[in-house]
Amino acid sequence: MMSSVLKALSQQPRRIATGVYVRAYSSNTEVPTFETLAVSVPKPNVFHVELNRPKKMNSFNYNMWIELQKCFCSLSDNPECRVVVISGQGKHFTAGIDLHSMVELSQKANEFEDVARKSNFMYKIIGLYQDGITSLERCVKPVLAVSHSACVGAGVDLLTAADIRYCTQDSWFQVKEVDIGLAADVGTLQRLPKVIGNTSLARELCFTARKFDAAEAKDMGFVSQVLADRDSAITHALSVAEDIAKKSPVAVQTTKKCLVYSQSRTNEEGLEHIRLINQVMLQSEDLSKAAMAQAMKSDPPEFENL
Ligand SMILES: CCC/C=C/C=C/C(=O)SCCNC(=O)CCNC(=O)[C@H](O)C(C)(C)COP(=O)(O)OP(=O)(O)OC[C@H]1O[C@@H](n2cnc3c(N)ncnc32)[C@H](O)[C@@H]1OP(=O)(O)O
Repeated sequence: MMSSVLKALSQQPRRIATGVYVRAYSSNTEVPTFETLAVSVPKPNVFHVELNRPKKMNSFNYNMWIELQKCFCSLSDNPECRVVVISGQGKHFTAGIDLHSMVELSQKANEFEDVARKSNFMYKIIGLYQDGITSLERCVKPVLAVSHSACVGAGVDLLTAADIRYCTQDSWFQVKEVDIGLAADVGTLQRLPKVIGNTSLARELCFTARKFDAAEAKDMGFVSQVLADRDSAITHALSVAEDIAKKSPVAVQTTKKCLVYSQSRTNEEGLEHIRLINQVMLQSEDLSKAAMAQAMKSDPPEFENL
């Protein structure tokens, strides 16, 4: 009796206190902890990262930009993690950059009198913020994003860096940056045209900052699927994540690396890249295990973590 209770408890997704690593799901799964992000392990090898500033509409303050980078870097390195789902707690997915922290930032920059020092400060900050978003793309594990209700400004940057996007029926999106007097600088301008494969529409959305809803997002290919509400969207994303997590991590991670590498390079460069990786990876036990199971029509094999 006691052992089944302990087993059930060990399989509960765990909420995490700030600043320490705790164990979750199984005895050897470690989960990083943050102030602005809640990380849990709801299914084997599937990590769930939630934007966790619901009272501030999950707006991105300085800490959130930094923690995003730390979180995805750590999940990328964590062999227990094979797939990541990211969503937001509370009323909206995110209201974009925290406008109060943006004012504080420009006040800090103004402490420098000289234009070169001021610019150098801003250059470093923009780099840190870019790293927060790009960490989703640099993470070698697939990242599935779930957006609900509002996704504004930096939220769109974040979604474009994810591998797969889902949203709820009540979702709307806005490349809001021009409306607050700036050119988007953390990824939307680079990634959105490629994500939707339509430069005319991408430019329209970026120049006008007009809102687009779930139906339009689906129509333009920004999201793969529209789900009824946040819970069903997260359930769906976790189920897709669970399927991916059962596959060979060698195959899945190499596929992500190759897709990301190839998105801004010629086919020739992309083909050489995968050729160099696969001259090694085709020798992995994963290939023989998976190919044998396919050939024998037997159950899919289990793979070692990578
Ligand atoms: C180097 C820079 C790199 C990055 C650049 C990124 C740029 C961007 O992200 S541009 C976009 C900036 N965001 C916005 O302009 C959004 C502003 N907010 C809204 O439009 C609405 O609040 C929203 C549609 C998100 C939600 O509307 P709702 O009616 O549901 O709630 P509100 O009553 O408006 O807001 C509730 C409280 O949240 C505060 N709040 C909302 N957004 C932000 C924000 N971005 N930053 C800080 N605080 C925010 C809002 O003031 C309310 O607070 P309170 O009055 O204290 O209850």
